[in-house]
Amino acid sequence: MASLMVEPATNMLNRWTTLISCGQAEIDVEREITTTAGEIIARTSFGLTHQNGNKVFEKLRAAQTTLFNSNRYVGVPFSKWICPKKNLEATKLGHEIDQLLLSIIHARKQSWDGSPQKDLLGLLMEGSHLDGRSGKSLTARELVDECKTFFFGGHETTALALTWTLLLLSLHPQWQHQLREEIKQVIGDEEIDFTRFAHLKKMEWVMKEVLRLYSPAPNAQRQAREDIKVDELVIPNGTNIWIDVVALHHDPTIWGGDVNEFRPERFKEDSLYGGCKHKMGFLPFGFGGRMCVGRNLTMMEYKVVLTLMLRRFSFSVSPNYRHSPSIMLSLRPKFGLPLIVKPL
Ligand code: HEM
Repeated sequence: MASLMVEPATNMLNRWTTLISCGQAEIDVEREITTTAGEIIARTSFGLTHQNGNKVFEKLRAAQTTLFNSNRYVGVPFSKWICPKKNLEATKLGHEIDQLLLSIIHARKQSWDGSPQKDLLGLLMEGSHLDGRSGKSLTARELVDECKTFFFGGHETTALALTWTLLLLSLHPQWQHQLREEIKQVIGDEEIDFTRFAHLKKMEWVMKEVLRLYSPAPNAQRQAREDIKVDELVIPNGTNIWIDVVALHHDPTIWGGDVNEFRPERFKEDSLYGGCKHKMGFLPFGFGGRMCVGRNLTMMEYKVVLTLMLRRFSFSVSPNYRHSPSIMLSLRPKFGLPLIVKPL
């Protein structure tokens, strides 16, 4: 899978080189990274590239933008009547995407020779062909739904983790320097060797600290399955609960007085909890049985893209940047992230 990530990321960086050599002083890295992460997830999920899947790709992006605008009411009773026009638009796009994905699945089924393509759809289809062994088979409809879940769950979140990382590394050039040194020692200037990724320890601390300070998934949802008593408060059975992950990650009573500081080394000392006093205080990927299934894929993509970026460019904050993290389903920089990007 990792090799599917290198090409889109390299294309993005080549584009940056062209923009810079044409005299562009700053780049909105949020927009750039989101587009690239979309391409990566479309490749890893259903083998789409811009060449063979432009139409699906554009529709997936359009659906995502529409969903941003209408989905802030998720869990609110009768929410689909609050933005009926947007809802209708999202439903229509959803049907169009389904049709396009079904035609891709159909084409794959036609050319099926028993050796799956190395993407999620290929693996799921292989699973479906093991009908007799597993006793379960995914229908084409279920295959489409799985691919869409991965696209929407894995695209924006990973892009935002990388985006907030570039902001924090721009504000803390000493960490930018330290990561570049680590990349030099572990990977060098060679083609990326994924088997060495486990040695990028500082990069992992930085990622976790970024996910703590600017958690792309700012809340997790649960429903009470019985009456729950918390001190004197009773939460009735059936209540929808939004767990405020941003508040948890910024609570000085469990993190200490330096809670708002960027200190990746807190994860050196305690790689799981970053020194948090409460074992449920660090939840960037949720918890329990519904914990994010894409967390390892994200870690891989994060390392691939950040390694490629830091080997070629240095980053500093543009005077045009306006700091305004806002929750639009995920936690995003409201006005994008313009950075001054310089080739090394
Ligand atoms: C930095 C990147 C990511 C973050 C912060 C993130 C965060 C989360 C969170 C908070 C949840 C809910 C967990 C819960 O309710 O306990 C979740 C679920 C999920 N994520 Fe991610 N995610 C990321 C990347 C990805 C990627 C790359 C994929 C797929 C390619 C993915 C696929 C999913 C899926 C399918 C679920 C639903 C799991 C279930 O309900 O069983 N995520 N993620």
